[in-house]
Order: sequence, then C-alpha cells, then structure tokens
Amino acid sequence: MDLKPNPTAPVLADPVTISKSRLVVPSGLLPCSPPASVFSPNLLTAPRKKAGILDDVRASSWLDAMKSSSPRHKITMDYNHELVSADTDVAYHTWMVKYPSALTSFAQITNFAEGKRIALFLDYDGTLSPIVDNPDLAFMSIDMRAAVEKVAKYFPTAIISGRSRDKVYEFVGLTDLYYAGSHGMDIMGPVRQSSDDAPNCIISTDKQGKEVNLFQPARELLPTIEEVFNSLVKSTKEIKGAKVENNKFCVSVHYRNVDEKNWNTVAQCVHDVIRNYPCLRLSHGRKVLEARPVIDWDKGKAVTFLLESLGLSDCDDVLPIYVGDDRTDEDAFKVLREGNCGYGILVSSVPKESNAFFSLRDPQEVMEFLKSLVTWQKKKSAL
Ligand SMILES: O=P(O)(O)OC[C@H]1O[C@H](O[C@H]2O[C@H](CO)[C@@H](O)[C@H](O)[C@H]2O)[C@H](O)[C@@H](O)[C@@H]1O
Repeated sequence: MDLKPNPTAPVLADPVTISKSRLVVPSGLLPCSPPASVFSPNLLTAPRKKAGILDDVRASSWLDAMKSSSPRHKITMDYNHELVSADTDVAYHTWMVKYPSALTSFAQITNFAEGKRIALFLDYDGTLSPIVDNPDLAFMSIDMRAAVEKVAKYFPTAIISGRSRDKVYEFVGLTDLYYAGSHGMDIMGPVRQSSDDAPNCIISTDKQGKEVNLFQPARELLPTIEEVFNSLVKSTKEIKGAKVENNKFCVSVHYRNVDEKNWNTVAQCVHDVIRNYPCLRLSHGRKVLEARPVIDWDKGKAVTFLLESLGLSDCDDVLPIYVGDDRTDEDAFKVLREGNCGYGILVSSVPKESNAFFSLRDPQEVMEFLKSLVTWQKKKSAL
C-alpha cells in the first residue's frame, strides 16, 4: 500500500481498509449514507467471506505500508514519519502555510468563537502525551493534566482515544470529562434526552455513581475481539519487541520495538489471524496495526454523537474543536470540515496531509493552546 500523497485520491485513504469495508458493510451504512442511518441497529450484519489469494496480497501491502511509514523510507508527508531533519524543517514551514499554527491563529479561532460555545475534543496518545516506546508508559505530565482539568471547567471536553476507555481514563484521571475509547466505539456520555435514534445506548453508571449513557455499537463482537487478542498474543509471542494491546473494541499490534527485518513476520501474523474474521478489518496507526470491527463508526461519528448527547449540535451556537495527531483523528477533522462547523487541529512536527485547519507541533504546544483558551474565557467572563 502506498501512503504517499496523491492529489487525486481522498486524503489519507487506506485502500485495504476501504476495499474490505466495501465488501462487508451494508450499503446504508457506508460513509456517504445519510445521517439518519448513523445509529442503525444493524451495524454488525457483516456477511461471511472466504479467505483467498487476495489476502496474501493484502498481507504484503500491509508490510509496504509499515515500511513506507518508517523514516528511512520516506521523506515527507506521511503519517508515521517521526524524524525531523533540517530539510523537513524547511518543508514544515512551507506546510504551515496550509495548516497555520493554532497558537499564532488564536485570535482568528476565538473571533470565530464569539457568541458560540466551544466544545473540545482531545485525542490522547501523541496529543496529550508524547509518543513513547512502551504504550503502557505513555503518561501525561502533571502540567498537562492540570491544563486539561482547567479547560474542562470552562468548556465541555471529551477525550476520544484508540485506547480502551478504562485505560485512557486511568491515564487522564479526571472526572469532569467525557470519555470515548476504542476509536469512539465505546462512549460514556451524558444521558441522552431521546435514545430512539441510538439503539445501542444503554443507561449505566460512571465511577462516581452518576447515571450516564453507554454507547457501544460493536458490543456483540466483544467475545470475538477477546479471541482475536489471544490468538495475536500467541502468534506474535516469538517476535522480539512485538506487543499486543487489548483495547476492548479493537486489538493493537505494536511493532515500534520490532527490528525492521521482522516487520514482515508481524504483518503476516496479524494478517493470518484477521483473515478468519470478516467482521474485523485492519487499520494502521503510528507503528501499530489495529484490528477493529467492520462497522460504520469512527472518531468522527463519535464527535457527532457526543455533540448531540450534549445538546451542542447547533453549529450557529457551538464551535467544536478537535485536537489529534493520528490517522484515525482524520475522521473527526473531516466531519468538522465537511460540516463547516468546527476546527480540526493536527498535532504534528512533520508535514502531513490532513483535513485539519490548523496545526500544533507537539503536546507541549497543545498544552499552551489549552491554557490560552482558559485565559481567553476568563477575560471574557470578567468583562
Ligand atoms: O487515539 P489515540 O489516543 O492517539 O491512541 C492511538 C494509539 O495510541 C497508542 O499507541 C501509540 O502511542 C504509544 C505510546 O506513545 C506508542 O508506543 C505507539 O507506537 C503508538 O502507536 C496506543 O498504545 C494504541 O493502543 C492506540 O490505538
């Protein structure tokens, strides 16, 4: 799979993912379907398909994607590239013309927010916490936690992560926020006025005993995902550095610490397991392959869902801002861009094609941005 930017292709399209979902997602649930179908109860009716020769081709295309996303193989413009050189510094400044810094454009953002309520959506890894080798040690700093806590006092704030909801809650450790785990497939939010349009919602209680709404559109697949997790742990156990993470509604296979000469073994192991589960598809993040349910649900849908749940879906009164660094965050950027209703902010220290409007270099700048929002809101309230 070639991840190089192609001006004629949709931004960051993932051919493997797309072709697989086209095979199995009921037509009414395809991304272009009208919003009414978003909460269809039939999200999991994926027909069985046989594994075939195409699957081997797909396994090798995943290896290509893994290689092309490594710094030695690419110069600019892709999602897992993490080295910064003098050349890329020049490229970065050129790129920033298209994706200006949210800090230097702060006045523009807040001008647009005049008379509106800001709703804030934050990704976790690479946004609130720096990318580190061991996913279990991706802690956010004390300062960042304080900044998130403050900003959430002034603006409705949600964390939307690829991690399991419990895990990201453990990392963030703040109560006055909303949390969506598994790339938006596990949302704990406020009780909706009407759940007619969201049949996968159940009433539950949060850790403080407060009544909340739990939305888990792939709930039926939990045993399957557990099974896949166990198979992947088993099949990758001999690969030095490989790590399998159970994110509840998706399974992540990390290859950040695997010698590049063994990446093909990782790709093959993952592919060999996933090919037996047509209800799952593969996607690719920062040095990670992820198996996730074939349902028409992503971080973009999660943003729409949370805005509705919070009674904040009127674009005239609300300005949603989504801050994220990875490919799955693009779904949310796209929803905001296409709905012409909010701003996506891409966190990146290298140029990447994106549906975001603005950029921030790293979590440190994210923290500055959050603090600026608080200062701005405080000043406004004091007037
Ligand atoms: O949506 P996010 O909150 O950004 O989560 C996406 C994935 O993040 C984690 O993996 C990434 O960060 C790790 C820690 O810095 C890094 O070691 C890994 O290489 C990155 O891919 C998390 O472990 C995954 O489960 C998430 O899906």
